[in-house]
Amino acid sequence: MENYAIKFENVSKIYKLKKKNDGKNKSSVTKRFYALKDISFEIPKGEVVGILGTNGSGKSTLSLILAGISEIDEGTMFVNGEQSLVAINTGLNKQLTGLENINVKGALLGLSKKRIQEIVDGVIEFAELGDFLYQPVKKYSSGMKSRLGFSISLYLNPDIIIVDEALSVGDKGFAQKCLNKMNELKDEGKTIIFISHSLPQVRKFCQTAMWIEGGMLKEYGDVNEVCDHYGEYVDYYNSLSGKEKTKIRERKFEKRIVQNPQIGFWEKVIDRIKG
Ligand SMILES: Nc1ncnc2c1ncn2[C@@H]1O[C@H](COP(=O)(O)OP(=O)(O)OP(=O)(O)O)[C@@H](O)[C@H]1O
Repeated sequence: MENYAIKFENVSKIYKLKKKNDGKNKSSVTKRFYALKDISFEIPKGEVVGILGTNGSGKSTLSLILAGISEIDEGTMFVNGEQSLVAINTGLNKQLTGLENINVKGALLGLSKKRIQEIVDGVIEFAELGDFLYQPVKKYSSGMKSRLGFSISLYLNPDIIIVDEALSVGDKGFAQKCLNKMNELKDEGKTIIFISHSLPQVRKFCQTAMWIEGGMLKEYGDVNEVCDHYGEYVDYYNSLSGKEKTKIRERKFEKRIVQNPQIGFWEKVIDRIKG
């Protein structure tokens, strides 16, 4: 039996940058850049991994790929188990009510009516949304969306749980309740990928940590070692002037630009029509 939960082999994700359309350009796309570049790692089953990285480094892109929501452009991802994303906004349909969102998600996963009802009961108990469960999600505050998204994902009982900044919104009491629930899942041996800007939370909750910087994997290993190195980098970065920070950001971005991208015929046509 394979012992990994998730394995990446040379995975890259490319985004396009659009240019302002001044009417002269044939294409609306200026550049393609690597949101993630040549990432390889293997997360063992049952490991709790913290994902660290400064703004724009590629953490959310990674979480969307891990959850199967975003596709990769190069390389291969292997997933060993059912994965689910716990995030603030991702995966909720804003036009539908909270209850309808649960039913849709359950139906998409092919769950039985009985199983969906169990999830509804669990979410009602956990999310404490009261009558808001019957209101469209567009009327929710970001904290309420987080409660709903977190509860649905947890009650789906996946093998691999990806928590993307879900604890950063909502009140302290709910964040603590989520942490308690995540600790229970950790004890059950679930694989948890925890994306957070909070070093103390990552140190407390995770066994290992992965540091993504400028779209590349900088370090993956023991949580305290990676947190120490990342903390030192953040302190150094914060000691720089605004000008120096911009220079570093620009240098990092230069390294991410795709050189001579192979653009297909239809892609060019679509760009031209859109442009
Ligand atoms: N849909 C998109 N199209 C084009 N560029 C994108 C898209 N989504 C993200 N990006 C860019 O990809 C890079 C990585 O973004 P990502 O959101 O993954 O970073 P992050 O580490 O989660 O940042 P933060 O800590 O600020 O949330 C950034 O430069 C961002 O501007």
